[in-house]
Amino acid sequence: MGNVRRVPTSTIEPPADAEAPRRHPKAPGPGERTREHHSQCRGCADVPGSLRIRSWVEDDGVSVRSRFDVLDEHQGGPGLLHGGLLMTAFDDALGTAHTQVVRAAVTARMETDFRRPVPVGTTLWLRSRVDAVVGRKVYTSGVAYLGELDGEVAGTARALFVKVGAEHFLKHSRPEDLEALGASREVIEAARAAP
Ligand SMILES: CCCCCCCCCCCCCC(=O)SCCNC(=O)CCNC(=O)[C@H](O)C(C)(C)COP(=O)(O)OP(=O)(O)OC[C@H]1O[C@@H](n2cnc3c(N)ncnc32)[C@H](O)[C@@H]1OP(=O)(O)O
Repeated sequence: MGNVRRVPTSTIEPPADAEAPRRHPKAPGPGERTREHHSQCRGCADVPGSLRIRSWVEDDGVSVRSRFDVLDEHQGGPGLLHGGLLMTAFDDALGTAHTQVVRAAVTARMETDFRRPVPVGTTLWLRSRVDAVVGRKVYTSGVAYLGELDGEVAGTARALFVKVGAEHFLKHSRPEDLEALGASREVIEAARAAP
């Protein structure tokens, strides 16, 4: 692999002295269903090709529990959940937990441990939380359980999200998708012209 450039990676361990996260005042409260990331999100929106993950806020107002029904279309090995789709489920669930605390952030790094195979027909339950917020960095972690909350552990994950503003999407999303969200062409062009 002589000509493959190694990209350095850094830790996603939250600092020990970081403050406990607090619920964003506009986030849903305990027991409420969380909002989808976006109407076309392949994790949580009700659209073809989505995992249709549904999440609810826990009593602490910060953590979430999520449900993912594993179907035929989610197979990797015969009759078993594809590993990349378990990562997608974690990305969505951890990305929902972060919206309880900050407005918008994107996944910068994620680590997943695959502990047990997940048969098609299983309901996976995930618990996800924000462990710490330090500046723009949002440290999250989660556990996926087979069949019931706190049952047998199928996998665990940790992810670092980095807070972004609207300009992240104004610069990088397709203009037609931004216009569908109500952004004018002038606003999109101004964001793209900015350094
Ligand atoms: C119009 C509005 C629409 C709104 C729609 C809302 C929808 C919401 C959608 C939700 C979707 C759900 C989820 C999805 O699907 S998100 C989709 C998948 N994720 C992405 O596409 C993100 C792509 N990456 C980026 O855009 C940039 O790299 C980001 C923004 C992440 C950082 O680039 P930026 O130039 O901004 O910042 P920075 O480089 O100064 O880094 C800042 C700090 O972070 C640290 N760091 C960075 N990377 C890593 C790493 N890999 N490991 C460890 N640490 C890392 C870095 O060292 C630094 O720390 P420090 O040195 O300060 O201590």
